Amino acid sequence: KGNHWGYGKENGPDVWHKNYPVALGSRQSPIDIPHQVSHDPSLGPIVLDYDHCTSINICNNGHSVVVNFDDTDDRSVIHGGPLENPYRLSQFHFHWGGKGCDGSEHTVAGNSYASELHLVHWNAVKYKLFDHAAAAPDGLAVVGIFLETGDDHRWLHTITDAMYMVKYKGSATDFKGFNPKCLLPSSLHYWTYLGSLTTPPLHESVTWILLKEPIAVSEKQLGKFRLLQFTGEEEDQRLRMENNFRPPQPLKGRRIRSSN
Ligand SMILES: COc1ccc(C[C@@]2(O)NC(=S)NC2=O)c(OC)c1
Ligand SMILES: [Zn+2]
Repeated sequence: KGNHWGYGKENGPDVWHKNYPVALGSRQSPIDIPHQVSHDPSLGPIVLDYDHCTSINICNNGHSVVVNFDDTDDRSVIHGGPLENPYRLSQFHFHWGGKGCDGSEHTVAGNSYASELHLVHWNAVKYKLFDHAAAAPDGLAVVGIFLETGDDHRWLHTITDAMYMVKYKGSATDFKGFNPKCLLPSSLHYWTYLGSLTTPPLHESVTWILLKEPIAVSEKQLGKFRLLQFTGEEEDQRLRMENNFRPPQPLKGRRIRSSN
């Protein structure tokens, strides 16, 4: 159907503004995190209560690989830090580059990482449905975790091993019993700022919480992400899923705060 948005030359981030004018808005994501960020002593620690989280499935939505969670109650939430309410874990997904190329969305002092994990949470205290929250200025809280290449990640293989089951757009498979706590770095020190979704509809609804410490994953594990395809099984075009990241957007005067 028509020129659906993507990451190609014709439908990529540079032209998203044509169908989604908010792409040129005042609180777009991702951004570059500069060297000097103001430290805010009033910022408390971020707390991730995932002990009773319930993963449901892993799917290929044609833009990324997504693990979905049961978010019908407050069994897995984040709270604290800059957040005034608990936010429910809904899904997590990744952004990555091509072979030997970086693919994070946020950059730190101009430097990219190999990949970026987004843990997506929504404000179910104020909003009845995820889609309502996704369009509200205080509706979402996304924890961003940088992935850098190094040793094998001990737990990431459970995700990369499932990828052959969701190679094509529109495919999904059961993925139960996965707790994303195993993907966290040792330090929860973070940067926080107000931003947006990083794909269309680009709603300016995200309180970003970016962890400063990256996690290490191996080139081999990252290579398995690139076995995924943007395209469906029935499509004759076989487009490898890679470089599914939006580049940094103008800060437009926003304040970025740093936890301790
Ligand atoms: C309608 O609600 C949406 C739509 C897309 C995404 C995914 C994404 O655009 N947002 C981030 S963050 N990374 C992405 O790729 C979303 O996630 C919060 C919520
Ligand atoms: Zn994302």
